[in-house]
Amino acid sequence: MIIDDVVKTFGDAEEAVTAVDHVSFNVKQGEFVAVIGPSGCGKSTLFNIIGGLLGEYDGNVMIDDERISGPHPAVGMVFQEESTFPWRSVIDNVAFPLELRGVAKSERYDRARHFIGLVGLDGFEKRFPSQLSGGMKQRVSIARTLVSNPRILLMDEPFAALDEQTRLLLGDKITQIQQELKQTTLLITHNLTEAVQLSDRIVVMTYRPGKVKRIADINLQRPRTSDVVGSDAFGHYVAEIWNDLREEASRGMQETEQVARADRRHG
Ligand SMILES: Nc1ncnc2c1ncn2[C@@H]1O[C@H](COP(=O)(O)OP(=O)(O)OP(=O)(O)O)[C@@H](O)[C@H]1O
Repeated sequence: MIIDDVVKTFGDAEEAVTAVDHVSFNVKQGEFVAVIGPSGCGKSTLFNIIGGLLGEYDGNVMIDDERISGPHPAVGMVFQEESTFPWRSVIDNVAFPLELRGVAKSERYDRARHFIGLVGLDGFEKRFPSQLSGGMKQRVSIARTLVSNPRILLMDEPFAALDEQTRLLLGDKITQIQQELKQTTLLITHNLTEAVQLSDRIVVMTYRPGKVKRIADINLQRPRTSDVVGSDAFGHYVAEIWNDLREEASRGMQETEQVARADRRHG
């Protein structure tokens, strides 16, 4: 996947906001890359462009030599909020994309069971989302994306609503699944430890307009588990990336405070 000089501006003339500003990087086959940056740096905009949900942009996002301007069949997406269907059981949630494609019930259930096992929800097939925790519901969403066998997985803050322990453990699951399925993965996050725990490389973005500030290689051994968070090397990477990020996050915070002050002045 190649992201080449991508620019996205919203609005016209004086009102225009450049959300993504000449962003270029690539994600190699089977690689896990995280994009990290402060709130407002254009992460979700970039995610939506790559996922084909925002068709109008400048530059090129290329997958299999094809310029992306709509959803691509090789791409699966996982969103911030879990998006289970409350009226469907776990197995019917996960099998849903296969049902849409007209796959026979026994086959779609077999495939759904495989992915339910992969995300660690064996035994919960007949439960309904209301009977599951937030982390379990997010795992159902992930299994439902994986059931279509996407070669490329895009995830936008998939663990944002979860507590730190669940985050770390789900991170382990994601690492195991990626090792098994070898998808190319792009994770959008503002969580430093999550980015370092999971990635081969991290793209650090600047605050508005969102440019690439740095691309950092994470040379932590694989296979990797959440135990890695206790290592010196892990701490070193987190400190190094925070150093880059701090400047951008502070800029974002200052700008927000200025806007709030101006709003108060104007009543
Ligand atoms: N549809 C839109 N119309 C106008 N401006 C937009 C639109 N979508 C995003 N923006 C602006 O583009 C900038 C980047 O937004 P985006 O949501 O991509 O950032 P982000 O890094 O994902 O932020 P967060 O982490 O808070 O979700 C912001 O200034 C936002 O206000």
